[in-house]
Amino acid sequence: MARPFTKMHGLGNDFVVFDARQDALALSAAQIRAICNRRTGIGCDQLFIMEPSADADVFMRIYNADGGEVSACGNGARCIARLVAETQETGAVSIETLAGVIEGTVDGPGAAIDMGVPKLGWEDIPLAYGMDTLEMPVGWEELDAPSAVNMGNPHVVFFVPDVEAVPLERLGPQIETDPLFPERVNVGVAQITARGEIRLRVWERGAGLTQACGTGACAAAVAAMRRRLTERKVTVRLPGGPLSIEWRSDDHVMMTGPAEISFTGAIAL
Ligand SMILES: N[C@H](CCC[C@H](N)C(=O)O)C(=O)O
Repeated sequence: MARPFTKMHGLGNDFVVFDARQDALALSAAQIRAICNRRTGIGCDQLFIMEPSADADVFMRIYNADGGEVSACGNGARCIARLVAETQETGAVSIETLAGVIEGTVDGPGAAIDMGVPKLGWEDIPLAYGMDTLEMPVGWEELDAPSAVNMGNPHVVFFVPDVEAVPLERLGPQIETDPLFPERVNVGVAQITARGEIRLRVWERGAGLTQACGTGACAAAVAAMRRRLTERKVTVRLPGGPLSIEWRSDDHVMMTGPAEISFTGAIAL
């Protein structure tokens, strides 16, 4: 029986979304990998299943293209919020994830999401052993002294003079799977181009190089602000386009950006 889906993206970070709020759907890791495969499947960075929630408008189940279930996806949260807002009067949406409930407001083809409070302790990233997470005493070739931030998922952020000069397709997987990161890690390389602007490229855990990474943009902004490199509100320019990130005085991180519907379809499962 063919199952309907919606293909969506946030700045080119793309998703296949199934709505299981009325009829349950469980997928194996092998099925998820097949659907996400860009040659033999629909093709996407992440796959979401919308499920009922007792504590929010929807439960967002999040899978990376490698089939692994994870707890946060910023660009994806904006897309899920848009789908939920279309089935209700108000633009205010709450989304439950494995990392907790996040809230946002949909405005036309975009959304502003409160991504919550960043976690900065080494145990919260998590790291395999204790160290300062602002300038970590570690390095991989020309990438060294990163910051680590958990935005519901683990990120390590390196500050570099030129993001384009970094061989991220080679160093990304090495760092992603280093034993220092017991849950693996999303790897960002960030370049401060102005007091209010960061250029960012991300090697995503379980997905590889993506056009954009919402939680990665939040992590890079928080790391830059901790280092006093930028203001508390910045534009993060990713290969797929810009996100607006604000680390508010109440410690919550607001992320604002687009949420696009590419097409709908149905797939035999
Ligand atoms: N690869 C990430 C999940 C997706 C994050 C990214 N797509 C975003 O927009 O935040 C992880 O394993 O934590």
